[in-house]
Amino acid sequence: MRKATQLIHAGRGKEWTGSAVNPPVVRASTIVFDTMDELKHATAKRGDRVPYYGRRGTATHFALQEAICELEGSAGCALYPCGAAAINAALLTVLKQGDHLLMVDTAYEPTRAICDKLLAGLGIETTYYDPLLGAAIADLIRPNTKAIFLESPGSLTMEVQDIPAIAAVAKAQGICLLLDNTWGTPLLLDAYALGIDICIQSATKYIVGHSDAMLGIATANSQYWPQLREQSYLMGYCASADDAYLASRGLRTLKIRLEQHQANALKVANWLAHQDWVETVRHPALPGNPGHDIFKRDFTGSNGLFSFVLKQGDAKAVQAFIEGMAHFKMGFSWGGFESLIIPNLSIQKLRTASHWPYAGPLLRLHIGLEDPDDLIADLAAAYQRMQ
Ligand SMILES: Cc1ncc(COP(=O)(O)O)c(CNNC(=O)CNC(=O)c2ccccc2[N+](=O)[O-])c1O
Repeated sequence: MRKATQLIHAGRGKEWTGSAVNPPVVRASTIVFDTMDELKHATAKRGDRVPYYGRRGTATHFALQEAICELEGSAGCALYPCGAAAINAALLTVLKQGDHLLMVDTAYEPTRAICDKLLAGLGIETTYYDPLLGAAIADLIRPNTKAIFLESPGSLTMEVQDIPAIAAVAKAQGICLLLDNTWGTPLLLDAYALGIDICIQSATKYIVGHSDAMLGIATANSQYWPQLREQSYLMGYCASADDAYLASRGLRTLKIRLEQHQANALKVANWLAHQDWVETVRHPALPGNPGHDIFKRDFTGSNGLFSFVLKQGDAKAVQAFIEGMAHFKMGFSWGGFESLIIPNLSIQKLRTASHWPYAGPLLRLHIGLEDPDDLIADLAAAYQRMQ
């Protein structure tokens, strides 16, 4: 079955939906049983597609989990209150005191905080590595290295990583490979085909697609799924049925939304690339983006998130650029229908293992579903405000 059809059918079997088209929103803490056999069966299944207790999920959660596994080809899917929770649950699934983690230098800032504060406090050491390292990552591996974490493309500066090259090194040494695939979603990148063991997504972004729910997803292959499931349960992670429902609903339009985000973003990115006040555009689909050839090899498309760097501009100039925009709002997050802009004037401060070559301010854009010509006009007017 092709992805477009899978997105329409996945997680909508009658066992979840009954006679409706969509799975219902089943909100529950207590699940009640009429017979000892029912109770024993549910206990034995421990919430694996059988209602047992709220924390283990209801038909609403099971429908989404089944859909994600079908789309990714993963062995199991755990749900979390947000993407950051999925990241720390996945890391703590494979890391314990005394272990060593290789973390990509371009990881989302709160991921870095999880490493530097949460993991460090548990006696887990992190080494950051250059996102453009491929097989050479082997030089950073220590006897106690248990996990390599990727985020590709980097959600701020868009470097694309060579997953298969790193996977070959990791597999040879029994090291777990984790990927934050929030940008790719199961639609644009086949994580497990490329050698990933545990795949994490902030469903808050494109999966939900409407900026109205917080939800994290982590899946694993058959080797790591039992551990991920147990770790997630022991940490007490669960998600609301309402948010799980919104994610299932988001899946049905994911393909057409991503296609429109892609088309709009490429038009805006190509326009920016021709402005003399732009130093560079960081968009994986643009030639010259770090890892662009890998993007063409591994991804089936792009979306609305990319960044660009101004040739010049201090904090005051950036403020003039951003304040007064008609369509772009400042906001932490991305993946909804709306266009967003967020500045960062100190990228190098976020890097400890790679060099950021630009002095000008970076502006990350999420290109929404507005008419791209309106968005271009908004950016052109913003530049005029800087003069
Ligand atoms: C690649 C990737 N992976 C995981 C998450 C976390 O997902 P969640 O927001 O559902 O927890 C995200 C969330 N993305 N959010 C943003 O990019 C918005 N910026 C932030 O969240 C941010 C950035 C720097 C410092 C602090 C924050 N913050 O708002 O916590 C992500 O981009």
